[in-house]
Amino acid sequence: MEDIFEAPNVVVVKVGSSTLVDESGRPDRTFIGSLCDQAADLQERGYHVVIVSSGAVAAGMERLGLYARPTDMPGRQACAAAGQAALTEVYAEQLARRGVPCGQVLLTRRDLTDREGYLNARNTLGRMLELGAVPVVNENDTVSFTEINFGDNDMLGAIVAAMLNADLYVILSDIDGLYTANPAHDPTARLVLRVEEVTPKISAMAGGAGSAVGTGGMASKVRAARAMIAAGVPMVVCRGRERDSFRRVVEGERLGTRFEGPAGVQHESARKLWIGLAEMPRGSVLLDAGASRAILERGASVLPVGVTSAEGRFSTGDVVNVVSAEGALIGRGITRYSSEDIGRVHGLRLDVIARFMPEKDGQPVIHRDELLVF
Ligand SMILES: Nc1ncnc2c1ncn2[C@@H]1O[C@H](COP(=O)(O)OP(=O)(O)O)[C@@H](O)[C@H]1O
Ligand SMILES: N[C@@H](CCC(=O)OP(=O)(O)O)C(=O)O
Repeated sequence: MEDIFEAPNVVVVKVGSSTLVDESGRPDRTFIGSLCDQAADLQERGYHVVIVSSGAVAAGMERLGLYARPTDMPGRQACAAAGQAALTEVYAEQLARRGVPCGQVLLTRRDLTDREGYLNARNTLGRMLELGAVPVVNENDTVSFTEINFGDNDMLGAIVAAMLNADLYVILSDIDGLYTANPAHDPTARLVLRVEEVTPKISAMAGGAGSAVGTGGMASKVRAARAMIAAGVPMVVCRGRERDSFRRVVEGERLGTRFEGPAGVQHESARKLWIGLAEMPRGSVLLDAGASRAILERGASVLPVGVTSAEGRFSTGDVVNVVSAEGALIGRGITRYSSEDIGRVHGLRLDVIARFMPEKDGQPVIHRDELLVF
């Protein structure tokens, strides 16, 4: 059997709620049918396709006769349960039309936080692809809650793409791609064709969701793009309802916005990506301006001297967020100091710390080999 992790042509496609449901809120059979046809066509051409599908909550609202998205967690989870069943029926039926088996994969961040769980999910997805099935992935919303969720499916898709070492990650949205500003508010906004680096200027262009059912907006797609550039997986955001857009992008047509780092740049190791993307942060370390620059510009380790404080309670070895002086999340890594330790050492040089904590002699807060910078 082919080794999927060595195989070229693994593509992950993520579809947003606003594209998946029709005006009445039902899973849109015609659109899902077309997506499944594109996946089957690509499979015939030697590609392996993973679909990351949102839409469970939106479809569940229709099934349960609700007119507005519930604001409480059990309400949303009940919708997700009903809607996920409705969605899977449609995917299974539409893929079966083309003789392609489909498999439902529901994940929470918790499933991927321990290395074993992560590798297990990776092996299962890999085996499904080797067996010719199309995994249809969503967050397991019925058991997921704020503290452990992926935030949105744009990031879940990025984690799956990094995990499978995919060749391309395509996000099908209700818009053509990233514009210089949200076109809903700024009629002069222009489509950005290519992004090599997610700079603060690029992040500032992207705003929140534009529809009642979408959640992350362009901002979450840009965050996912940052992770994909680190992983070395090219990512394209384009309009899902443009005819055969998924297949056309995979086959090399220039649609939407392509996020891809410059050629020849070294990519992050699989371990760093796992730390940064899958692991659940237990808290945050906040940096001063000099440390933020050193990390963003030179890929430096986080030293106690550049840390201003800690947020949350964490122990040595936990994954923590790294927050810049401006309050932006700039990375995630494994801390060698507990939150309590940080209270004692922040702002101090290593030689000073060694005098009263000899066991920390020479230890950065986060070593650069254990830090994923977004
Ligand atoms: N700079 C921008 N470029 C494009 N879209 C933007 C931008 N800023 C905000 N948006 C909004 O993001 C929306 C797409 O995200 P979202 O509503 O979450 O849809 P999806 O269901 O595809 O994830 C667009 O319809 C648009 O209203
Ligand atoms: N897991 C949720 C979707 C979350 C999400 O990211 O939605 P979207 O912004 O429409 O891609 C669901 O299936 O309803």
